[in-house]
Amino acid sequence: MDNVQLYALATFFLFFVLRFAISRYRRISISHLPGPQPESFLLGNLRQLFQDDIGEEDFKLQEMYGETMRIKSSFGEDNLLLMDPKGIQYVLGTTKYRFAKPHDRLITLVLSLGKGLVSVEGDEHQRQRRVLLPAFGNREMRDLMPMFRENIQKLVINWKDALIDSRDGTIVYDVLNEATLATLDAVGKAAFEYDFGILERKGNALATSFTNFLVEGFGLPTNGTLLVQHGIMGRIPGPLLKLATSLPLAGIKRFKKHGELCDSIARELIDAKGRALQQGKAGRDVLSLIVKANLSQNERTKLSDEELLAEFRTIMGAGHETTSNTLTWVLLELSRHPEMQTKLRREIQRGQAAAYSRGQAEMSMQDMEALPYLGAVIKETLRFHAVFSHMFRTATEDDVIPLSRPVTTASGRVINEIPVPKGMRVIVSIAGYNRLRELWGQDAQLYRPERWLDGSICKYDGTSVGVLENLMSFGSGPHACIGWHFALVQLHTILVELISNFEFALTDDARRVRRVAALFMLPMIEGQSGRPQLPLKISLVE
Ligand code: HEM
Repeated sequence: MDNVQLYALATFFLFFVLRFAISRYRRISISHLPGPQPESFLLGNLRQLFQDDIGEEDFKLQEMYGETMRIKSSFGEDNLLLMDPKGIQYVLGTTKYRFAKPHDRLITLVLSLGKGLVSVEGDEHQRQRRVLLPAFGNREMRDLMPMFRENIQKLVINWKDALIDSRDGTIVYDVLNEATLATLDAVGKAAFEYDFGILERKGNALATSFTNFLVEGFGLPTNGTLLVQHGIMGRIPGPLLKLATSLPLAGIKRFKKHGELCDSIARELIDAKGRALQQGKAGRDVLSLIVKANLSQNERTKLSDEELLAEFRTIMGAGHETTSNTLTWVLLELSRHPEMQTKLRREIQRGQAAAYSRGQAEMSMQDMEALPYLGAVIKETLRFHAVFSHMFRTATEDDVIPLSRPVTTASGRVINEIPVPKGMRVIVSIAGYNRLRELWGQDAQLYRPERWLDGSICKYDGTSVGVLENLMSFGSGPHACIGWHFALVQLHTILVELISNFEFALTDDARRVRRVAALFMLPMIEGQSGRPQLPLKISLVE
């Protein structure tokens, strides 16, 4: 390289550095907001937020700074941390796609799940959602209940067999693993009429590929992954980052191999559904409904073949580990609180006895929904252990976020709304919101299902977020969980079968469980590296 080229390159570089510095200097700042001191320049407050027991830092910060604050991410960058109901409603709901998922997250989602519903924004997202939504209605999901029951009864038989063979009438099982296999089987059958055969202990390549998919693909939050995922990737322009997804890295290879396997199975299933529809034999599973809905769309609004394939990966991915994790946290809390477990079991047994006396062989979905304590346990677990602890959005233009509760700035000014610049990252803390005292009661930091029955949940300022009773656990706005009815029907059905048949108790390992973030929250045993797990002691109900 001669001197002229060197000068040209240096000038070019200087121009970009200057342009970056000027835009930073000119842009709206949130540095006047209250917030914690960063731990380091490289990782800011990221380590405390995402590496320690997930949610714990948010609860501490809430006590110190309220519901809206500035935190530092890597390289001294300010991010807005939001737990305020009106602020969350505005960012996730009112403004639709104005606060979009960050481009680096979208690229990672496309890589791992394809260009399906979770990985797209704006008109593309609206079009996909319009086709998928009818398949996820409350009625459609309730129709799936017998399938869920049949599925979980297989797990019950497996556990009973293992208990008969056990020496002392107890077994210790990793309930996270068991729940993940059961929900994978259930989502496969209910959503796609695809039989993984996991509960019959048949080997299945796709089931193996889904095992530890999150941890192997996204990694646990070490300093390195935090820096890459929160600091570096967001700074790489989209086209360059897309190019980087061709690098031969282990995580990327894992995603691609998984994608190819999913696509080959999805292609066969979609063809089979299409043929069945032509013969007037439409199934009731989610994919049949989607393929049918897609046929009735015009060319401009229907899903492409690539999108249909991506929806398979998306629904399988988004649908099984979320529910299995929630189920795992329910079982942990019921083991920590045996009196709650007994109370729930008695309620279920009364419900079953009433159903038998009406001549029913089993409780119907309606019967299960009429069990108040069961509903309270499920909602309290969704509140207390929201599997998505945080959601990330970027302002696509300068904006002003309204707040439920005012904030006092460094200069002592009290403000009711926060101007944010284009490009600002907003971290919505679901963990923090779900523990607001003003909403959930003074004892919001306690796991107490009774709060759903004794009127201790308040209205705050009347702002309504989320799809289920003001809970943020299923998200909010255009990207809110499409499968929340599916999840609730499944959770009711599984819990009725498990709690009426088995007693759950803590093991020494389960007493040391931590909540770890790997895309979403997973249980890990303190002092043990490796895979997430929750070993519980299981025995038969007397
Ligand atoms: C307890 C179980 C579940 C929880 C806690 C949960 C939570 C969530 C949350 C918080 C979001 C929003 C993510 C965001 O805005 O970035 C979401 C989206 C989504 N969920 Fe769920 N989910 C659960 C079960 C399910 C099930 C069973 C399915 C499907 C069978 C499903 C499918 C989806 C899909 C496809 C999206 C993307 C929606 C969109 O972007 O329009 N989820 N879920």
